[in-house]
Amino acid sequence: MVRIPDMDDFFSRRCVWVNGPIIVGAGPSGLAVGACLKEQGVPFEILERSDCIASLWQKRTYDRLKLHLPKQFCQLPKMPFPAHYPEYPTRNQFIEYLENYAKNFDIKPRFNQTVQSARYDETSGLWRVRTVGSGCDAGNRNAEIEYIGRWLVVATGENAEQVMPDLDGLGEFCGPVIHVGEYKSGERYRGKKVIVVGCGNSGMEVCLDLCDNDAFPSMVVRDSVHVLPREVLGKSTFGLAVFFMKWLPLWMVDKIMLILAWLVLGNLEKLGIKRPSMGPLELKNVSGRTPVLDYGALSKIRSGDIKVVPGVKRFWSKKVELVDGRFVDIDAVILATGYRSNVPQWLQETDFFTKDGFPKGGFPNNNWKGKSGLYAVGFTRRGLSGASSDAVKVSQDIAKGWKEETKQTRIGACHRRCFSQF
Ligand SMILES: Cc1cc2nc3c(=O)[nH]c(=O)nc-3n(C[C@H](O)[C@H](O)[C@H](O)COP(=O)(O)OP(=O)(O)OC[C@H]3O[C@@H](n4cnc5c(N)ncnc54)[C@H](O)[C@@H]3O)c2cc1C
Ligand SMILES: NC(=O)C1=CN([C@@H]2O[C@H](COP(=O)(O)OP(=O)(O)OC[C@H]3O[C@@H](n4cnc5c(N)ncnc54)[C@H](OP(=O)(O)O)[C@@H]3O)[C@@H](O)[C@H]2O)C=CC1
Ligand SMILES: O=C(O)C(=O)Cc1c[nH]c2ccccc12
Repeated sequence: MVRIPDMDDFFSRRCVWVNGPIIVGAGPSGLAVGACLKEQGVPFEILERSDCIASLWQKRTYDRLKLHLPKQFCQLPKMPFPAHYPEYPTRNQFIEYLENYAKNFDIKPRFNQTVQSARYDETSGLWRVRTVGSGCDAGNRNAEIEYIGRWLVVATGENAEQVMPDLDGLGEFCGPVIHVGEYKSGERYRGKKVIVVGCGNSGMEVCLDLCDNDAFPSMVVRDSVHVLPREVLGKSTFGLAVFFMKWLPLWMVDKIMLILAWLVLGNLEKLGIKRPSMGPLELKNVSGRTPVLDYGALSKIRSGDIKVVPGVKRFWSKKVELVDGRFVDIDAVILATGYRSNVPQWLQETDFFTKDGFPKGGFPNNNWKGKSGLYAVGFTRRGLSGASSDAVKVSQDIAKGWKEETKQTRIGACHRRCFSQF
């Protein structure tokens, strides 16, 4: 028998028509669009590769994590955090909030559906989104489904994949190597010398956690980093920045932030931490690099419990060679080297998204809507508040289009019924 690959494909893949938007990702962004669409009466499907909502928060964050911005900057549209939650909710509280959010708006994503490709079919004017079944469900694993619909919402996030840099000699290193996304707590590192590569919010807090578990962390600061106090005189630094931004230009707010940081934290150069020449908020806007909001790591650096080391030259079986020529003995490596978007891996489109998987246009007006029913939520480099703002705009726009189309379909159906009577 001659097998025609295309025909095989045709018969083995199930097709599902979605009467409304297809949303990829059931993190805070996907849930927020879902909730706003529910309120407008627009049906949708959410496709999620994992077996739960908010998989980043449930599966790839460490135990001691808390939101580092006050709760009013992290809540999703249409449902505030419970009043009894603290100013900085814990990871578990945030997950509980998201679970209740999904329940409250009756959002039921299709789990274990990894989107492998999505393309716009010019002829039909429809998006064709292909998934493959993942997870432990033997019946579903590897099963392919094609979802077809008029709108596509990309909500896979800025942190979809872990960045694993290709570090010289790392393969020869004898001890455990993990990305911070797999780190839960410092318990298994008790008494061990650990090198933490990266000094963002993750790297800093993991070093602190290692200290609290009697491990000996060295943190790699290969370049420069902005560290700000999380609070100034009991007020959130981020909250102060948002407040000042209402009246002052960004560069001036940045200057204020740096003066406050200097007053509270002192000069960090002595600790081996250089500041970038661009201000913290401008740098966040331009490059996405988030300033570190200090939560105790700096005092451990001052006390010498966390050692700051320069870039890594190469790894050896039991030690690391630094760019300044020093060798440091180590038992374990934690890569706190950040995350990246995975959109270019699956979305066959280059007009709206860059090759780094971010929308080309800038926040707040040009980052959420592409052509032909394509939308993005959660790529603003402004955390959860940016995702919420996108979700409101995207759902309103889709609802307008959906209502228009269903009205036309109803008129069409009515015409057909009327004519069929003759
Ligand atoms: C450790 C950490 C702490 C943070 N803390 C804060 C904070 O305190 N405040 C703040 O404002 N922001 C914070 N952020 C920023 C963070 O981006 C948001 O909190 C939030 O998770 C973003 O939501 P999202 O839905 O856009 O992305 P995600 O939460 O990453 O959700 C995306 C979902 O898409 C799914 N997905 C990805 N690819 C596919 C695919 N191909 N097919 C199907 N599904 C797919 C993923 O499994 C995931 O469930 C933090 C980020 C990290 C990493
Ligand atoms: N709620 C909270 O408390 C927390 C929030 N977060 C958020 O999660 C997001 C991700 O944070 P995080 O995981 O820290 O990632 P980041 O992208 O913020 O930081 C990555 C770090 O790794 C460094 N790095 C990357 N590659 C290398 C390399 N090859 N050699 C040496 N260093 C390297 C970067 O240095 P360089 O800058 O030089 O490129 C940077 O210091 C951020 O938005 C952050 O704010 C994270 C943890 C806690
Ligand atoms: O924690 C994050 O990743 C965020 O994106 C939150 C955030 C948005 N804008 C900021 C500016 C300073 C510090 C954190 C953030």
